[in-house]
Amino acid sequence: MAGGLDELKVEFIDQDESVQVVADTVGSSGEIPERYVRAEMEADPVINDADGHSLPVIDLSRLINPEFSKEEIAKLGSACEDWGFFQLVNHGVDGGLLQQIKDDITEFFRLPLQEKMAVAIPPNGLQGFGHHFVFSKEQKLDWVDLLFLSTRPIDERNMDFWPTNPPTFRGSLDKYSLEIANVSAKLFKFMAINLGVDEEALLGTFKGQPQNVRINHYPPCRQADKVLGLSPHTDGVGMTLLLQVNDVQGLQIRKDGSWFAVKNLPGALVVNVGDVLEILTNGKYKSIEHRAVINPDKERITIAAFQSAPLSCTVGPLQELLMKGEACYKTVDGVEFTKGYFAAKLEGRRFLESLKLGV
Ligand SMILES: O=C(O)CCC(=O)C(=O)O
Ligand SMILES: [Fe+2]
Repeated sequence: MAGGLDELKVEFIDQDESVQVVADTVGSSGEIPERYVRAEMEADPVINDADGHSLPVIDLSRLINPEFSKEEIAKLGSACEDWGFFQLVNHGVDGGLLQQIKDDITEFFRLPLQEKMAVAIPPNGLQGFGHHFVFSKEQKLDWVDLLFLSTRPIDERNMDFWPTNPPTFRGSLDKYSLEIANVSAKLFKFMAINLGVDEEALLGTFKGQPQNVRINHYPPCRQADKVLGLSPHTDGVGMTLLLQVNDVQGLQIRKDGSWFAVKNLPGALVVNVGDVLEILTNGKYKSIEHRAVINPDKERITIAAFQSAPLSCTVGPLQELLMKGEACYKTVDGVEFTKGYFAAKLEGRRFLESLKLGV
């Protein structure tokens, strides 16, 4: 059996139903089951990103080019401080590979439920097809089915949960995972330069580049304003790189007290700072709350690749950044951090706030 995540037992319970099946039933009856109805959806104002350029756009080809690097690194730093999110363009991931993984994932979710259940998440497990963060039979549920897999390091993969249908799925995820790990290593390096710490400081923390992917399938819902695809949360990782599999929008991020609807530029990856990076940078970079909303007519599919800290590492503010000030967060080990994150019920920034010192 693979190590890493499989050793972490979580207290999720079985949701007992696929949201796709619920969506199909609602489609004919019009009744949304009470467990999916979210009152908060009506109250929250949403700001739209009209042209996709309000959210900072970072160009990886400029980061790499000595002529523009300095300027682009400064932009990257501001994006991580002011927004905690940015769109990454010219990231260099092969277009053919992107198309292949998109096709494979779409095909997987189109399979009959029984076939998807071949890789179902087992009791107290994390990997596989199913749901996360369900703790009780009473709580509200997210309008999403997911496939969660540990992708790196390679020797910690548990292939029992990797779909064999479509037959190209495993190969494309393997290649995609490597490409994303390489992009994130470059970003960590430029972030280190921006922070004024050793170039290897962040890469050292994310040693071995642990990576998990959460592939989200949000079925359409005619009463989309009553349900929520993914509850407000922060990501308990270093950095997340999100690929939109189809061109349906739905990601919203917390900005100055409102929800800001991200307009994903074609071909761009949406990158966000996770809790671990906020802690390492002693709060300089921000891990921002985000959520996913549902489209009334179209399914939406995304792949979030999480670049995590290894369970064996220590999560705390980087010593080099503390020369001038006090640590604002507790230092905890990777296991304690990850267990705490998964126990915190995906409630906004609650877990991260609990690690803050002096508040
Ligand atoms: O699907 C999205 O837009 C957001 C996904 C996400 O935030 C996550 O999987 O953590
Ligand atoms: Fe997320």
